[in-house]
Amino acid sequence: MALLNSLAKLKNYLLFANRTTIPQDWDFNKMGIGGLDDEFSTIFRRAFASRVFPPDLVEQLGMKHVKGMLLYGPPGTGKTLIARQIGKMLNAREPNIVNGPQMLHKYVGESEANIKSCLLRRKKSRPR
Ligand SMILES: Nc1ncnc2c1ncn2[C@@H]1O[C@H](COP(=O)(O)OP(=O)(O)OP(=O)(O)O)[C@@H](O)[C@H]1O
Repeated sequence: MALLNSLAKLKNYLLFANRTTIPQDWDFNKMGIGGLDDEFSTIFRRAFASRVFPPDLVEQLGMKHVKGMLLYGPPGTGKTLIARQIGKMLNAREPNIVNGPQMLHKYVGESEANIKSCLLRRKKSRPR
């Protein structure tokens, strides 16, 4: 019975989440972003949709929130812009933007070590 109730709740929330993939009051053009509606829509659907559910339902269903994302694509196509604007929309801390070549090292394993230390630094500076 509890499971049926959870599923009924989930169905309602999914309908809600589906209707509000991109929050209606965010105007990307006003934010100086053009042509990335599909990308933002995918990000909200895949990374933020679970956040619209109440915490008790999330726990009951064993859902895990997405805690990070990797943006990839050709240079100059708006990856940094997306990261910064999502940070602003969510009133989050400024994202830590690093350039790929900054991470690369001539010795085997050192590039991976650079990435690890960059992530650890960020994790340590996260407010608790
Ligand atoms: N869709 C867009 N709308 C408006 N400006 C954009 C868009 N895409 C990129 N720009 C602008 O182009 C410039 C480069 O974009 P950005 O730095 O976000 O690209 P990137 O994908 O992170 O590049 P790289 O891979 O080289 O780091 C920035 O000034 C950014 O504001």
